[in-house]
Amino acid sequence: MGKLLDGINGPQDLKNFSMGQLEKLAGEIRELLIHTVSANGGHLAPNLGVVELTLALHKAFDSPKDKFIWDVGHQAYVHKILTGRRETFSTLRKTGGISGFPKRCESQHDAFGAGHSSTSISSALGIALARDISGDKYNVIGVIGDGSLTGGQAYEALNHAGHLGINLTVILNDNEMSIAKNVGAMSEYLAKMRTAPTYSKVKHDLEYLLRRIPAIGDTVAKTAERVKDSLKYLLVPGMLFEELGFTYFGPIDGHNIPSILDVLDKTKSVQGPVLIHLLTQKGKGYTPAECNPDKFHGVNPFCIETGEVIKTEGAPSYTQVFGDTLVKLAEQNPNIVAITAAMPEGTGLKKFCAKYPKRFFDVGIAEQHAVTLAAGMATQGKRPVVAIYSTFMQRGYDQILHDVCLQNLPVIFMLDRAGIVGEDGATHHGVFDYSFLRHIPNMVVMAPKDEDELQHMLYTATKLNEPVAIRYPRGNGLGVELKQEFTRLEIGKAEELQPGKDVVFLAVGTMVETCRSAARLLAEKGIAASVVNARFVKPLDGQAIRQLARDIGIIVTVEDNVLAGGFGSAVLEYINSQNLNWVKVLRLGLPDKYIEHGPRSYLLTQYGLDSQGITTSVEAFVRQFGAKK
Ligand SMILES: Cc1ncc(C[n+]2csc(CCOP(=O)(O)OP(=O)(O)O)c2C)c(N)n1
Ligand SMILES: CC(=O)[C@@H](O)[C@H](O)COP(=O)(O)O
Ligand SMILES: [Mg+2]
Repeated sequence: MGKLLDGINGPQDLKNFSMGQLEKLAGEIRELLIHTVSANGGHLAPNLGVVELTLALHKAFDSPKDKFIWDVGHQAYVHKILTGRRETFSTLRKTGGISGFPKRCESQHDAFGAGHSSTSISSALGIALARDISGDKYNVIGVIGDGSLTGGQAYEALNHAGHLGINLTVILNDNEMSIAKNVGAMSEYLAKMRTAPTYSKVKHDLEYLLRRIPAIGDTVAKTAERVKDSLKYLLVPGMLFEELGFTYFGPIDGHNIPSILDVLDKTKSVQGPVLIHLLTQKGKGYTPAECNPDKFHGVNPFCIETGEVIKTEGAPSYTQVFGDTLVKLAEQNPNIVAITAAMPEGTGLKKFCAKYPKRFFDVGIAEQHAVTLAAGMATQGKRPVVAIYSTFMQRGYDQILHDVCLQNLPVIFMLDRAGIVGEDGATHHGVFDYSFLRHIPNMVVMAPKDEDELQHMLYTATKLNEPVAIRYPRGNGLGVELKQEFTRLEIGKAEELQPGKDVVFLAVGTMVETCRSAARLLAEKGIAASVVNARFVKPLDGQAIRQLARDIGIIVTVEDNVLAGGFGSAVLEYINSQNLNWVKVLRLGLPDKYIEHGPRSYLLTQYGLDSQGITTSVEAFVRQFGAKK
């Protein structure tokens, strides 16, 4: 018998499906998800958890007229499969293939793009307001996970929507997980609601009981409407969402299609904002993912039978080296505390958490709070180490500027996943951090050339009495020896790695090693390139730059950051400030555009940041401008 899924080319194709057919389709979708993600990598567990929900949404509503907004967007694979992307689903996260996140340019069914969390209620509200201003008629449905509900922006939006009383549906997909186990008081509140009787049942039982009181029962029942508000607070823990102006439905089994369809149908006639609380299981339907939802949240290619991730041999990752170094430093310094915004594993803090649980804080998906929390701790003599991916640190920009740097507080920012991250794509590349950090007064900005230097940078940071940011890439280090003794680096001092008279590479971070390879290729072409590891984007090594300007006169800056406002710009500013106007500067880095998804090495090549690309650019530059002055 053919698969039902083969006939699904758009949401209209499932409209007449019976419940039995929808359930069969759910099974087929799960197979496709597991098969594709096992080959391409991706966010498996979140998608396995929303199969029934997505089917119900597409059955009950009419996309693209009705708008679905997926928070983070990592759980939108099923939506993609049902909205004309079934056949291209095998290209998920591949170069030129479909994105792992909703993208407006990819499909008219992707009402709003995402990748960062907690934006769905705001964007859904914006769409709903625009609809009402235009006098249009359609439904707007935001789907937010319990993890994403720990982010402050979600509350800003709930606050606004509840106040407006606008027609808007928020579906809370509660699986008790962020990437790791969800944290926080809201998460505890949701847990209480999970075990509480539903509000409507409480109301019904209450009225039934009151009517049974002889003589006065009927009268009291009439007043039940009036007193229900106070009683429901007594009987149902919380009802926070109702207090905020939402009509609450739930909790409902998020894997039961008839129940979801039933509640979606009920909410259609409700005036004002609605919140539907669904209970789902992350990883549902694939035992390895059900047992390890965190491992299968975002997973590399794996073997379907065993659930084992296909390992690529390699040096320890920068993340691991950071985590190990922090544990060692924390042994010597009891003031060191570590903070993560819902990513203890991804940022390498699991060991620290296990060893120093009282000095470890997972604040939820709350980067802004994480930064200001650290600032507060730093005022009291603690040495907070805030480990956040570069892309998510964008959320904490003002907190870094206003709460940390303005008060010159010694907070250490560890920016993992800096530069090109690969398959997650435009929403996740950490290519703006030099630009958004280096202009902030008091800030020291470093990037290690390898994993060993990362240790010494972190050690150095703990010795300073000012804010420091250290940024490093996703993935394995170079496999260099990790020195047992930490070295305190001189602040703002670059490191000359090799001499050369024709041109100098002034490179930073992972680009240093690439420049060493490029220098070898240039040598074959008769060009002698010096390689300098800048180490610091701020403060720059002015003395070294002046010297290089005098001795060589052609400087090539290389960075895996956008050129706009980045490291090369800093060097140019310095050269200009010193009137070194004879120096020829070539800046290599990323262009003024959002970089697509694809393998990291492929993208670096695409943008001329592999050794061959750098060699080609530099050879042409040197041939054009010749030797010094
Ligand atoms: C601003 C921001 N910080 C961190 C992340 C990393 N991140 C992606 S998904 C996720 C957990 C989301 O949990 P939840 O919303 O409950 O969705 P689930 O995966 O459980 O379905 C995190 C922390 C992010 N995408 N955006
Ligand atoms: C959706 C999201 O933001 C995270 O799951 C992210 O994809 C994790 O990236 P890493 O795989 O680099 O930890
Ligand atoms: Mg969750």
